[in-house]
Amino acid sequence: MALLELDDLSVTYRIAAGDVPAVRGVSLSIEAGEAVGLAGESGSGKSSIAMALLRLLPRSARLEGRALLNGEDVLTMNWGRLRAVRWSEASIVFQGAQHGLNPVQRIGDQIAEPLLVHRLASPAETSVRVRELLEQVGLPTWRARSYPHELSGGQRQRVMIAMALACSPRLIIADEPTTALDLMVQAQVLTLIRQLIAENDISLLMISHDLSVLADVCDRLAVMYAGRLVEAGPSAGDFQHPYSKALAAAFPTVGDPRSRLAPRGLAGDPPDPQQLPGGCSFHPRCPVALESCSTAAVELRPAGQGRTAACVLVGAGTC
Ligand SMILES: Nc1ncnc2c1ncn2[C@@H]1O[C@H](COP(=O)(O)OP(=O)(O)OP(=O)(O)O)[C@@H](O)[C@H]1O
Repeated sequence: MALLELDDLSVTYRIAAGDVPAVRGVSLSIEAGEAVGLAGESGSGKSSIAMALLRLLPRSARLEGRALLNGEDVLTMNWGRLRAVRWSEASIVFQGAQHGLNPVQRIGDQIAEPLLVHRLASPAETSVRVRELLEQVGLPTWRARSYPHELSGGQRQRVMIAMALACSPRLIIADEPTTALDLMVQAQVLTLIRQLIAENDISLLMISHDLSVLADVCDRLAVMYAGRLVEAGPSAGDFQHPYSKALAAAFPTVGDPRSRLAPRGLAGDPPDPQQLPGGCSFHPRCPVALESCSTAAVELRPAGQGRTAACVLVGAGTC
């Protein structure tokens, strides 16, 4: 049994202007100890999936499908069980740690909070665990007495990671964990995440618009477009869907000579979820679209080397 199994998950926001179908029938699984990356442009529905997994979405969001964590459906479990699952079975690291930390509470107290709330340690044991966690994320233990404003952005993100690790969860969801950081610090934080999930046998769902960042950390990658999964497969190997290829070209790997030949960026904008084009949602921007793509969308289909892609051209040798 997979540690996490999304089965036909949909998220629809109800707003005054009507329904916003943010996530449309996504199925994806993560095995124990596996790191999976979820990529896609802004607005493709990545964060809605992350938030749905811990039921952190606003009341305007309607959830459909199943999100099985260790066989239990997070979407239907009662609030008592959900509170127990948050932090201790699955925890989340958000982008921009300055917003996730309380500015008037010392770092040590913030890391201690989930341990105390979940009654996982006595106050004495908690302070030992806080020091241990600070060391694990590469911060000196005296930082426990610091306030968030006394830390750099990278150090604050390390604190968020320490909090996520505190209750020894089996799954960490990291939503754009390095986006707000400069390149040097980003590389350090990515190295830390890689090392911590390997050492602690934690599964990871990492979300980013940058495929090269995800490929650096994850075993498998999934690509979203307009709320749908358009491709999934091993990090190693070549993408098959025209959207994944364009997204990969938009974020070239440093030092890869092929990246100089690739077109930079994607033409056009992602569609408004309330006005999705007919057929394949990507067809208006697709450089290889056929006439039929504007009327018929295809489901994910085998694309070789353990990957699946939702494109009519996959397997036809022209994609
Ligand atoms: N609370 C909300 N109410 C209405 N629509 C929302 C709400 N939250 C998100 N959306 C819409 O749902 C769609 C998906 O948003 P989501 O934030 O999940 O995408 P994303 O891929 O994570 O984007 P980003 O990388 O910019 O965070 C977008 O069209 C967004 O405008």
